[in-house]
Amino acid sequence: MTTIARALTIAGSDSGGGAGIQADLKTFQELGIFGMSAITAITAQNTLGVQGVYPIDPIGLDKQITSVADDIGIDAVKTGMLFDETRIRLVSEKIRYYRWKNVVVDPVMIAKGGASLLTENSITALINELLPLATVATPNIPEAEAITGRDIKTMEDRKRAAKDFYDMGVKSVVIKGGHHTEKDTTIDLFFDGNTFTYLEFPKINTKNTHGTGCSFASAITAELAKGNPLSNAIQTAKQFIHYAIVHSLAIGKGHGPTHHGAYRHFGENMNGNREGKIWQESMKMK
Ligand SMILES: Nc1ncnc2c1ncn2[C@@H]1O[C@H](COP(=O)(O)OP(=O)(O)O)[C@@H](O)[C@H]1O
Ligand SMILES: Cc1ncc(COP(=O)(O)O)c(N)n1
Repeated sequence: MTTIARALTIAGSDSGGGAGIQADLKTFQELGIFGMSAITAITAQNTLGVQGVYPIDPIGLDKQITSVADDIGIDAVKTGMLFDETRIRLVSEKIRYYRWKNVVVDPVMIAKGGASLLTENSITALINELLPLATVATPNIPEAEAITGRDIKTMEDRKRAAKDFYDMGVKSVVIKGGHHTEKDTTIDLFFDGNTFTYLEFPKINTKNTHGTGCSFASAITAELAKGNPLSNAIQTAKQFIHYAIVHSLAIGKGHGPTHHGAYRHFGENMNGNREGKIWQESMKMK
């Protein structure tokens, strides 16, 4: 008998295959775990943007989660696009009911092309209901700004925002650096309440970054599902997304997707953190 780690993604469907549920399931498969899905909304989407958003009835969302949780079982869960307050509350209730421990919350708000994937009045429910259940939250910089109400320009701002998340009851946070303007590198900042971990990797000059955030969060989820410690899960996810962006796919007329198979195909001979620098600093702030 083969046993396998199982993970559930609760997110939106991206018909273009680069982000959302599709990116999550591809990532789970590549990292060797069994993936399941509960779809919150269907998007008509491609590399040029989002052409339509069609939310799934909350009863249908509830049933999808119950069906897989009651039968198959879940070692880790990831949330992505949740669309609105009703679905945030429903998903939070399910996480509490099943007492899931490995919970990765990617607080998806806006697609790269600017389309809104979360209604504006949902942030309070996200902060009060869902974020306190997260093992780790993975906001990008605009999402971290919306949640903390802080302008994030410098690394010091980012550290303060990370601490704000912790003070809101979020166990740990990775503030992703893809939107920042460091010239040659991107720095993701991980904070667990005690230590800041910086993951500094070369910036890749490409427009094909559709789905980077979803894939990064689902790679963390896959590693947690296998029982790996959070800091290792984050480092593996960083390597995974790095290779996926290096080998990203120039398909479609706009922002192409990342290559989920790249880590397996090309990352095999890598040697530890060869591609990036990872360092730590214990918490002290001005
Ligand atoms: N051009 C890039 N070069 C290297 N890494 C990138 C690049 N763009 C994004 N990343 C990485 O991809 C992951 C997702 O980041 P980000 O783009 O900030 O999130 P989101 O997709 O949620 O907006 C992070 O690990 C980030 O550092
Ligand atoms: C259904 C869905 N969910 C999430 C994203 C965000 O994608 P990204 O990872 O590029 O921020 C998206 N474009 N579509």
